[in-house]
Amino acid sequence: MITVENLSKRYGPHPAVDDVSFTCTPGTVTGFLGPNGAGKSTTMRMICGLTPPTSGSATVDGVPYRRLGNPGRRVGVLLDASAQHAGRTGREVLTLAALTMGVDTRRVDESLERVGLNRAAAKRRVKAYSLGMRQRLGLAYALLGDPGILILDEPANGLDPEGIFWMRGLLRDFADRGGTVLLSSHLLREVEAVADRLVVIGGGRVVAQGDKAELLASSGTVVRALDAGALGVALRRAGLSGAATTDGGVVVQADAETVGRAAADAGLVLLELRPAGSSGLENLFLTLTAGESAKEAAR
Ligand SMILES: Nc1ncnc2c1ncn2[C@@H]1O[C@H](COP(=O)(O)OP(=O)(O)OP(=O)(O)O)[C@@H](O)[C@H]1O
Repeated sequence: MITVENLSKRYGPHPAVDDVSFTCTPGTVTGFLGPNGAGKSTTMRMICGLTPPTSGSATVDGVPYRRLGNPGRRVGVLLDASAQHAGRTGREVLTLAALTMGVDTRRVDESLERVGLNRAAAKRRVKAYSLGMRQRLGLAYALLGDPGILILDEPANGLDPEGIFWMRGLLRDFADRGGTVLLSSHLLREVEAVADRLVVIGGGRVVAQGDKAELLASSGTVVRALDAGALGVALRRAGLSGAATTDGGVVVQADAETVGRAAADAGLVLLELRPAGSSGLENLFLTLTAGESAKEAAR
């Protein structure tokens, strides 16, 4: 169980994380979503005791991370795939970690195999690893102590589509066996396939969170009319706000009946009227976080 309560972090006048609260429960994968600079890494670093919060608190199984005895046996952490000593081989990295954690070194080969790093790869120095191989090694490191909780920052970076598919399976299996997973990404599609819950962050604040299925169900209606301009006028007249989709439709934050009535009152011919589903969630994500990436780039 991970509990984050009113966590904030300021760097000078700038809030990097602003009053963030959420929980991650056993048996679930929580997708932590947001554009670049949204505050995902800072939040995860605070959970892992690497960055002191300005205010608020975070606990892992009810205890602040820094007070966990032998934390690697409780929480597997992958925050930076390039953090491993570049001059050591993959096997050396894991063997040292096993000795530090008091884990049987026979688990090293098991962990390497579990993340798909073969014998030849295990003998190579980390500096010769691709980003995808570093992510796999980082995951092996995180899993080595057989923890019940995984905290992973953008673990899919550098993995090819087959690698991403493999990792989803591993995380799903971990959670299905009762584990707790917190997984960050700036790509909705990447976590949508594996997450049970979503926490969406923009500009340091949580802008949406909840059960993935509920967020999907409540993410509006797609409507498309023969006369798109007249539809826009009809929606505005009915007090409904919409966001254009890439294929000429509009996602409206209202149910199908409300949207259909607004169109019927204006005598419009509709070509499409359906629950927005994941395209609605994508629109919600884009709308809620709009401008944050641009602001970050301008900083
Ligand atoms: N040590 C620091 N000093 C000053 N500002 C920082 C520091 N660390 C992070 N920030 C700022 O805090 C904000 C949140 O950054 P953070 O790295 O947590 O975002 P993120 O969502 O993980 O983004 P990314 O996907 O780009 O890593 C950004 O504006 C960033 O510039």
